[in-house]
Order: sequence, then structure tokens, then C-alpha cells
Amino acid sequence: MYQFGFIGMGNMGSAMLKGCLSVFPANTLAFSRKDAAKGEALSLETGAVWIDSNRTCAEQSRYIILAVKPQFYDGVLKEIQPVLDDSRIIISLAPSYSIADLKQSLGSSVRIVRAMPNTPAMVGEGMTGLSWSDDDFSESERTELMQFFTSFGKAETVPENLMDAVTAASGSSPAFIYMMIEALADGVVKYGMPRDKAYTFVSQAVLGSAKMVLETGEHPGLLKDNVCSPGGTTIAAVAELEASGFRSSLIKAASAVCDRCRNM
Ligand SMILES: NC(=O)C1=CN([C@@H]2O[C@H](COP(=O)(O)OP(=O)(O)OC[C@H]3O[C@@H](n4cnc5c(N)ncnc54)[C@H](OP(=O)(O)O)[C@@H]3O)[C@@H](O)[C@H]2O)C=CC1
Ligand SMILES: O=C(O)[C@@H]1CCC=N1
Repeated sequence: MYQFGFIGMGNMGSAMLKGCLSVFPANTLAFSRKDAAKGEALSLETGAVWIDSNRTCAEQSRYIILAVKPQFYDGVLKEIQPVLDDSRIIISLAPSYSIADLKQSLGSSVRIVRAMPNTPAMVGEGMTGLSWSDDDFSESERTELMQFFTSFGKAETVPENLMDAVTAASGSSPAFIYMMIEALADGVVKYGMPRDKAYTFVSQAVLGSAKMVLETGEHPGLLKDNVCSPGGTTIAAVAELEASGFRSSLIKAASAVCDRCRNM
């Protein structure tokens, strides 16, 4: 019996798998995916076991992670439903499937953890929001699952009605941050900085700024003020960002994520 069985092993599944290998031995991890060549290659690379069938992967795993795109959910749920019993726990990553939707497909007694991770899990800096289906998880199951989710970053339980907001805050937001890193790098390449150096300088500034918010507990506005010298360089750029609608673009981006979660 495997401890964790991933059904689907694309961007998100492989980020979680690679992240959790720091804590869980590879031979306790299994996965199924469509592409056999990629399955065998990842198995060779990581030591995790590739299984040529979703149903067998579910049957042989205690915790079953649904890591396929939402459009493939219905097919996968039908495949694995017959092998689910009370000892299994489903971990679902799709933004658009509620715990109630999953129970309707899989049976009301199936225990479900709805999770919204993000791809920085691959480097151990993920952020996962979690909602649990019932109060009927044992203490050891909760501990083991938190051990899993914290093996690739931070994890916090949230009420399920906040899952759309979690999707915007940390599930989708890495894409926006990468866009910002790329654009800012373009801006300094324009002034002669080599591309690779530009990514290092900008990315380290993003990492350090995030760490300042997390570790000092200061309001982000105060941290921003501390960078802006009166009449200086930063405030000149802040004024440009405000004029271009920087903040309102990000607020609109978060709203777009939440709207899409509700209308997929
Ligand atoms: N990407 C992200 O940043 C995040 C994604 N998520 C959620 O995670 C889930 C997976 O997304 P993501 O990893 O990005 O998607 P990908 O498209 O990168 O990967 C999907 C995986 O599903 C596999 N697959 C497709 N159909 C089947 C099937 N019938 N049976 C078994 N495996 C199948 C594919 O196999 P193969 O490659 O072999 O063809 C692939 O490995 C989604 O629900 C998404 O919303 C949540 C948070 C963040
Ligand atoms: O774009 C998506 O639908 C998924 C969910 C969060 C990140 N990627």
C-alpha cells in the first residue's frame, strides 16, 4: 500500500511530488498519468512508482491526490469510485469542485480534503489552503496530512467558502509575480543589465520583500514608505505605477480568478 497516490502528474502534481520527497521516501509515493514514457522517466528520476492505471493507483494508495485538470475530473472520478472505501482519503486540487460536488460523485461517506497548493511547492516554498470534509478525520490522519502539505511549504486550514480567495491569493498569483519579474527585468535590460543578472536581482528583491512582510509583521504600506526617499527615485516610479493602475489591476486580477472559480 502506498501512502500517497497522485492521479495526474503535470505541473502541480510533479511540484508536490518533488517537494514532498524531502520528507517522504520515494517508495511510499505512487502516481498514474496518461503518458507512459513520461511516467517511466519521472519514476526513474524520482524513485516514485508509476502505475499504468488510475484505478489501481487509487486502490493501492491510502491518500489519493486528484491532480488532473477539472475537465478530466468526471472520467477519473468514475474510474476510481468503485475502489474507494472508508480507509481512503481523497485530496482534490481543482478550483471548481466543491466538497459537496465530490461527495455527490463519490458517495457521501468518502472523506475529502480540498486543497489549493501552488507550484513553488517544487522548491519547498509552496502555500496551500485546505478545507476538510467532515470532523471524522483521526488525529493521526490530520497530523500525517499536515506533514505532507508542509513538506513542500506552508499550509493552513481555511473555511471552504474562502477557497476561491485562496486560489487568487496563492494558487494563481505565482503567474502574476512571474509576469512582474519578467517585465521589470525587461525594464533594466533596456538600461544595459544582462538578462540573467536582471532575473537574479529582481527575483532576489521579490523574495526579500516577501520575507520582510512575513518576518517583520509590518504593514506592507509602511515597508513601501521606508523605500521611498522624499524626492527620490522610488517615489517617482510609485507615482507612475499608480497612474498606470498597478494596484487596481491586481485587485481586478484577484476578482477575475474568483469569478472564474465560480463559472468554470
Ligand atoms: N498548475 C498550477 O499552478 C496549479 C494547479 N492546480 C490544480 O491542479 C490540477 C492539475 O493541474 P496541472 O498540474 O496544472 O495540470 P497539467 O495539465 O500540468 O497536468 C495534468 C496531468 O493530468 C494527467 N491526465 C490527464 N488526463 C488524465 C487521465 N484521464 N488519467 C490520468 N491522468 C490524466 C496528465 O497526464 P500526461 O501528462 O501524462 O498526459 C498530466 O500529468 C488542476 O485541477 C489544477 O486546477 C491547483 C493549484 C495550482
Ligand atoms: O489556472 C488554474 O485554473 C489553476 C488553479 C490555480 C492555478 N492554476
